[in-house]
Amino acid sequence: MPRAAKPKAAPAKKAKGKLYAMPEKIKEGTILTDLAKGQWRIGPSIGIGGFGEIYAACRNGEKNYDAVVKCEPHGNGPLFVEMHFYLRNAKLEEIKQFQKQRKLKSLGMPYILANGSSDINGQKHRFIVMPRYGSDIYKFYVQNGNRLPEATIYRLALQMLDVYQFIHNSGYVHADLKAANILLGHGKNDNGQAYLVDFGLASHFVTGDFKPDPRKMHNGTIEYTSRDAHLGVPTRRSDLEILGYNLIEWMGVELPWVKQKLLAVPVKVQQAKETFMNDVNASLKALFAKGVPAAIGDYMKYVVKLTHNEQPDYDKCREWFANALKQMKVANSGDLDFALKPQSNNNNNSPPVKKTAAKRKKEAADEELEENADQTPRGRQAANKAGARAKPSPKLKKNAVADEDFEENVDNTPRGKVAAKKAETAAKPSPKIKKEASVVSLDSSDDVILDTDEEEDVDYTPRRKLAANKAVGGAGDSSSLQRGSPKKRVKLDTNGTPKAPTPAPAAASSAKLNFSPMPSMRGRAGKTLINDDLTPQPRSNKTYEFNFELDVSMDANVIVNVKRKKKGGQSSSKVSNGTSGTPSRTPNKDSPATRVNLRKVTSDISTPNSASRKSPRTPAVTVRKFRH
Ligand SMILES: Nc1ncnc2c1ncn2[C@@H]1O[C@H](COP(=O)(O)OP(=O)(O)OP(=O)(O)O)[C@@H](O)[C@H]1O
Repeated sequence: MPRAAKPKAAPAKKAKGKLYAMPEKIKEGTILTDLAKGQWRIGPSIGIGGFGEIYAACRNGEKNYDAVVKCEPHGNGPLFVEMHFYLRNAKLEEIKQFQKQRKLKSLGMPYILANGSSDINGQKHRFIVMPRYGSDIYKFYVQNGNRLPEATIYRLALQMLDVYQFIHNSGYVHADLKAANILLGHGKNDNGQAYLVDFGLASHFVTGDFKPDPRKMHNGTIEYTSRDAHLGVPTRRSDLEILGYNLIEWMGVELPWVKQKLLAVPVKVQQAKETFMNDVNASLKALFAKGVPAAIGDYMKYVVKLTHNEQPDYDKCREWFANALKQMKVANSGDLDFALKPQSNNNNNSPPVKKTAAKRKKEAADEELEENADQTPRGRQAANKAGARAKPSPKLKKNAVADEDFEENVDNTPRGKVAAKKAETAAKPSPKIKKEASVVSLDSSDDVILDTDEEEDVDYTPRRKLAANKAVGGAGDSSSLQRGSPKKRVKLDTNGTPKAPTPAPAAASSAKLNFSPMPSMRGRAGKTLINDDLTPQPRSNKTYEFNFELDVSMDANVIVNVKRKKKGGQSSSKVSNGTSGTPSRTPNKDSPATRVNLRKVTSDISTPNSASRKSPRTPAVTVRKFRH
């Protein structure tokens, strides 16, 4: 039987201009129970990210709020990814082991204390509990007029390289380093160590070929997104490049793509970075009028030379920064010092740029308004929203919307063209996949049990993906990996070619599966941007009806196994003209033309019925009927 949407008490509040719902507010004093039955008392809210809210918390019965709870609606991908990253790769013993090996007193690698789910105002939320850290260094950067002391920059570089080495050793990249994601330790005794937080974009780095992936293109925070990340390829060198852009900016210079006000158009930023890195020596000289800091120059030149699947030489990189500290006669120990002082060399002690964060935000919003002028109504709407957000809001660095259809952002550089071509090819499903038409909205809304061993084959890529996988039994149809984000729609035409979504006919209220290779961008300066709007514009009014069965797996990715299912001896593939009110052509008048059977696979492996066979990859799925 087809399964309808799991009824929800109330729809999640969708943040304006964002794909992910913002969490319900949790009242101070609320007790959350984690999966191991530990109880956590919620304290005051201490941070709001692009996707979730962070509260101070403590174990019930204790007084000190020395933990934090990060909470997001269950359907949100980033926290799901982050939780799994921590559970799998950041066990306290492993962190300690790494410290021991590398003889480090401390390591800026966070870990998870607990996790669970809770109904908040009738809405299911996921939460993780982590140690509480202190202030983020973005605060100091802004206080100092957009710069940090040079010695502190080198110390931060050393610490972040340690964290990178730890993460990369686990096979993952962080992909979103920025000042707002670097926190000092909590309390007076831990101000010498910075912690890299926010693993919502963590993913396996590639070890094989360099294959651009339109699904992930431009993910990250646009100022610092690496050239590989602009192409959707997670690499270790990418993390190093992201760090490099941050280091340059912390030195008090404006990155060219920031200066040129390109941030609203990811492809232009990408092109500017290509140009910058093509002759990084000259580019740096142009940026640092008083001389390029040697450590930064050596580091960036090294990053440019790395191949996409090469393991970086972390020691070599650290040596440049350690030597720079020695030259400055600054010890790499004690509290990190964020007070700007006159320095003996000229690298970053020129007068601070008198530009406040608010002013910069205003500029970014103005850029968006300019960029979006005279465009589609959607673009104009985005521009208006961006304008509204231009008002100063120091901590709430909300995403502005700068939707850019992939097609509109064609990279015309030779590398861009090749990449786009490759990406297009990579995104195409096998022609064997059959026509389908129902829209399925997937939601990671059930608890995921945290037995990482059971999930050995799971790839926690940054976003959940919808993948039409090899058909399960019977039909024998197969597809190459298809995707979409769980709340996105992806459509295949009759040949299995991705095509733009079409409006669903009102009569065919059944779920609809749309595939599209065209990502749309959301996000804004300073905020993490996730490329997962896969349905920019309806481009055809055709829909195809058929019966099929879906076996959906949910981890960081959603794997959808599509199987065509014959119904009552009738051909499973029926075509309607897709207009509103089109009657069903399915023989059974009581059922809709299109059926979506989703198997939420249980642990009962003894049941021969495929609908209840165990699949280690199927923790949870919700299908919601899509209606226009
Ligand atoms: N463990 C922690 N201790 C103290 N504060 C924290 C902690 N984790 C996060 N914060 C605060 O909350 C803010 C947002 O956290 P985080 O970046 O993890 O959220 P997010 O929703 O993933 O944000 P983003 O939009 O950057 O992806 C941080 O900048 C920081 O100020």
